[in-house]
Amino acid sequence: MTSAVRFQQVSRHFGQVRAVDGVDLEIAPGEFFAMLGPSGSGKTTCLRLIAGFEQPTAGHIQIFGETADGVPPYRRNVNTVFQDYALFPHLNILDNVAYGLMVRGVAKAERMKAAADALELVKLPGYGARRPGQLSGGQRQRVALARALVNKPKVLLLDEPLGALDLKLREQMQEELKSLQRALGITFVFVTHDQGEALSMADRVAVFNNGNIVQEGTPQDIYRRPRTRFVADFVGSSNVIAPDLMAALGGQKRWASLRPEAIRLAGDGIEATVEHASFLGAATRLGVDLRGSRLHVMLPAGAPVPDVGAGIRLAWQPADIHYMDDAA
Ligand SMILES: Nc1ncnc2c1ncn2[C@@H]1O[C@H](COP(=O)(O)OP(=O)(O)OP(=O)(O)O)[C@@H](O)[C@H]1O
Repeated sequence: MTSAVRFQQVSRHFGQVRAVDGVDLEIAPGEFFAMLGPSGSGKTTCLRLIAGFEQPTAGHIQIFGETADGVPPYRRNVNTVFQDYALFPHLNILDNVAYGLMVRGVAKAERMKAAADALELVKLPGYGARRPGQLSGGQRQRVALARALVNKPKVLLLDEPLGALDLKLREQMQEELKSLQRALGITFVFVTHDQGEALSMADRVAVFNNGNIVQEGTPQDIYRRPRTRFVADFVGSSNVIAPDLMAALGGQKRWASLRPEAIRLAGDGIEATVEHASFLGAATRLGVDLRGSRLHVMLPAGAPVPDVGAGIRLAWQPADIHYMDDAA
């Protein structure tokens, strides 16, 4: 099958800065693909390479089987939704949404109809006459989305599109984006540094560090089987256990990860001391000291919560220990 987006050993260096460094990547048609990583890890540069705002210093990019080498952004069938929305303040909403069609010379009646349909799609029918300044942040975000979707792109690029929204609106938009993507069947490539957002929305996640993809897989894979300490630390609230402690606990002398919800309190378990307890609503998270290392334990709602300072005993299934590469 032809990939929607394909990177072959793609690099983008800025002088000494290796923003993207030899990345191989395949994104399937219709996939919701998240690029996740800390600030400066190269995600946005990858997105700009797909959009055509940057050119690779080495390697090749294909979009739906066709080379993107030398192809300008407006001929790529790709649209971008930016974090700051980039709406024109002096144009009303309908004209903002219709802008791309106007530039392409689509007749007025046709582009107004298409813009109205796109506003309907993002649940803003009837807002066409307003200016961007008369909308809330969440509504502006939807307009930015409508403005990209009206061009019927084959690939939609989203650069931290929910970053400016408060938590509740963010969660609501996450669900809406996901259902919209499913309904339209467009390939979405989404950049975020928010682990929860990537894991909850994406079909597949690529974790970036230092201009490279350090792991790629389904959200479940990435969460349950982080390949390296970096991924375990960055992606999850997973416990990272050092080789010496693993050996002392009877395991292999290697770095391992263990999810907080896989640990339970058990009378015959390993001794630890409660140092901290946070009530999270649906669960309680304990910070415990186990032979000098801090681990987190997630207790389900309703389970008895031990006092801070109390001695407890911890147990887990051997299969829940996940060994990782030594590389950080
Ligand atoms: N035009 C440029 N000139 C020089 N360096 C650049 C340029 N664009 C990006 N960089 C550098 O490349 C690296 C990767 O940047 P990039 O924006 O891709 O990271 P990111 O993972 O998207 O980060 P963030 O989450 O902060 O947006 C950074 O070190 C950045 O400073």
